[in-house]
Amino acid sequence: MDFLTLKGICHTYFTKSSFTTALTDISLDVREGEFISFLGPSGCGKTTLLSIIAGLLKPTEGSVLLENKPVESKKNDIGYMLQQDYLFPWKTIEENILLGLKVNGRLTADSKAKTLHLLEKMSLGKVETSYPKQLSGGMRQRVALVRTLATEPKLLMLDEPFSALDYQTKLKLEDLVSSTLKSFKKTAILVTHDIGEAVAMSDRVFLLSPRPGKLHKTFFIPEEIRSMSPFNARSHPMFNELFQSIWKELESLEPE
Ligand SMILES: Nc1ncnc2c1ncn2[C@@H]1O[C@H](COP(=O)(O)OP(=O)(O)OP(=O)(O)O)[C@@H](O)[C@H]1O
Repeated sequence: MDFLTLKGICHTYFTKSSFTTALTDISLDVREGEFISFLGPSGCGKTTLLSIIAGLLKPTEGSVLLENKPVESKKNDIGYMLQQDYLFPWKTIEENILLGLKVNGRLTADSKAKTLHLLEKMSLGKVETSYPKQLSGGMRQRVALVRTLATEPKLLMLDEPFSALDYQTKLKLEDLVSSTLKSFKKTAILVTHDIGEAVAMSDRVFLLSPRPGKLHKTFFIPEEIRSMSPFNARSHPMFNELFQSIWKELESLEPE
């Protein structure tokens, strides 16, 4: 059984005087535990697609099923890691995470212990009483991931989660996120502009065509790369081959 199924997704935004067709005819299946990425030219509909998959936006046509149920009824099973961490500055790290659980209706007697355990796992063992402004950008993104994982989501949506970070922090965080998601066997969907990030982290990379976005090409990442950490994968010869193929394909999609 497929974990996530997209069937014939089309989406058009209507305004009073005009309309924009953002996506046409997107169908795909995702296995449980799989990590997929969407790459594509700017404006091809990646964010629109992510919102539809998350059940936040109703597509003009088509449907999204998560564990065979309409995704609109499973919104609480979906977690997010975004470019911005959206931590409340007046709350401590621990309070931010517990608030996430409360909003999700998942606050229990052992939430605090679980939160501290997750912070420890993310090498954030000593920051629970700190405030967000006392942390670096990379640490705040790790807190954002803990806040999401604490709600035990079945599906994780990663919308350019590393794009605001410096390069070194980004590479470190890619490794940490990848190993953490593997250890929790989480299914994840990444939207990124970074070809290397998509190849290093994913099982499959979907390339979308320019607007209206449709599936242009799927790249299957070989086991040799998938079994390595994203950082180490970058030095594998197959990584370079894939990077070049995707780059050429993307170039061919861009207008002259
Ligand atoms: N709320 C909206 N109303 C009208 N048009 C919209 C709306 N949101 C997005 N669009 C249009 O739909 C198209 C797809 O937008 P979307 O943000 O999904 O693309 P994207 O691939 O995520 O872009 P980028 O790579 O630049 O982040 C764009 O042409 C955008 O202008």
